[in-house]
Amino acid sequence: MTIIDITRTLKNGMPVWPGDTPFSYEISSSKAENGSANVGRVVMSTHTGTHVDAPFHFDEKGKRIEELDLSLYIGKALVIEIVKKEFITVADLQKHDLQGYERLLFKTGSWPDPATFPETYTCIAPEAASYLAVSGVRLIGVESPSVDPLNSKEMLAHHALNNKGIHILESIDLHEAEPGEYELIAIPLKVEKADGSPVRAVLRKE
Ligand SMILES: Nc1ccccc1C(=O)C[C@H](N)C(=O)O
Ligand SMILES: [Zn+2]
Ligand SMILES: [Zn+2]
Repeated sequence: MTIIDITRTLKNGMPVWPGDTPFSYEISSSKAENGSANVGRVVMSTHTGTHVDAPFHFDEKGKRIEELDLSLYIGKALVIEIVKKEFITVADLQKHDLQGYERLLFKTGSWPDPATFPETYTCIAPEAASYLAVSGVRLIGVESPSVDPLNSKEMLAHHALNNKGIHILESIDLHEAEPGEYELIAIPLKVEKADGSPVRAVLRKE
């Protein structure tokens, strides 16, 4: 059994969405000081590193993170490669056999340098949402920091996907994963009412 870690490393100084909370991990009380244990403190945005969006992120009435069905985040997944695209369209999807896959991960190579936030990245065309839904997809995962462009206020792909019941996993790192079938495990933290959550995302292969 091989495990491929598709999670970005959370570390001080890592790139975050422009203007968002910087990531910080520090020891808030050390064993040297308190005589018993090192205790850390993490300060971060819910959208830093590899994370899932709750629909509440972009929809005031949307589901919160602890309300999401965990079965979305555990199970058979297909990795497909689509490179050098501004938007992934229906035509791109039609080149692949998606039948039988509730989870679909896009290997786009669109965030190659983990140390810098990408200026451009591959997004999902809003029109692709219905095609994905008809194919039976319930979760998509992208290497990009978002399924919509950086400057998007309307977040059209987020809404189109949500309207079709498709959930979103962002900022995965598939550089070690060849296209093909895997088991995905990427479970959000149980944070009450949250709009998103970091996950530890892995692919398992027999
Ligand atoms: N931090 C933000 C601040 C303002 C607007 C968007 C973000 C995002 O993080 C976008 C995100 N990763 C997304 O789910 O598309
Ligand atoms: Zn997000
Ligand atoms: Zn998002």
